[in-house]
Amino acid sequence: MDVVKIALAKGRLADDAIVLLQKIGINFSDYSKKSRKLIFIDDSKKIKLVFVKSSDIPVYVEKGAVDIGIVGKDVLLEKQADVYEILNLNIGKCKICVAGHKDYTMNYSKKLIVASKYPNVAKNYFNKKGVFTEVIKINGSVELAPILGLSDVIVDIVQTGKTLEENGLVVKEEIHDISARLVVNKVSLKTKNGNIGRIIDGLESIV
Ligand SMILES: Nc1ncnc2c1ncn2[C@@H]1O[C@H](COP(=O)(O)OP(=O)(O)OP(=O)(O)O)[C@@H](O)[C@H]1O
Ligand SMILES: O=P(O)(O)OC[C@H]1O[C@H](OP(=O)(O)OP(=O)(O)O)[C@H](O)[C@@H]1O
Repeated sequence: MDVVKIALAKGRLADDAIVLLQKIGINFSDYSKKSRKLIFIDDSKKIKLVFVKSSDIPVYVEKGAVDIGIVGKDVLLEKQADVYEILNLNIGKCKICVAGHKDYTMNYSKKLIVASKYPNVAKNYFNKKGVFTEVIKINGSVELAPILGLSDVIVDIVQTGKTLEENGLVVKEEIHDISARLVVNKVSLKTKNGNIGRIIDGLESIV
């Protein structure tokens, strides 16, 4: 039988995703967080776990380099890949929000400068509202942008709200609820249906 390849990112979702896979009998005994290895095979030798940068997962799945991806909805909204989004795994829950300095009042009557790791999400959101924006792509520590005057607001992930609070920012608008999704390559779903179907059914029964 063909080996099924699952892409996952090292980082926040990894531990919870591995626990979900364990719950449906897929165990990676040789996996260790400290390892620099990028591919692990499960104990039954039928499934490979491939560690990919989170923002690269949609393209790996779309192109069929892996069959399945476990990835945040934020990444899917940003990348718009041609994949099947099959399941909400209900892990990695957070929100993607517009945030700004607590004293800043949203002003749609002039150009809004937005900094974000999610430029497409930001553009789509403000375009739909008919707001004229300039979006600046930032790769991390996004909260700094309004503090240092790089932007009026940010579009970023908020979970506990601690990062915003400790930096004097507040949520101005909520854009989308986020959680991890199971995505599947369109061809793989047909050609490896038995194996992939079992993984989907198993996960569906526990999430
Ligand atoms: N603070 C958070 N709390 C909960 N979930 C989060 C939080 N930040 C991000 N996430 C979710 O977890 C996913 C993985 O986040 P993680 O921080 O591990 O990776 P990343 O920031 O996308 O990757 P990288 O560190 O390589 O840029 C995100 O895509 C999002 O769906
Ligand atoms: O609401 P909170 O629970 O405080 O979580 C939100 C923070 O988590 C994420 O950052 P991350 O830790 O991934 O850092 P980076 O984006 O700066 O790399 C996100 O970009 C926020 O900064």
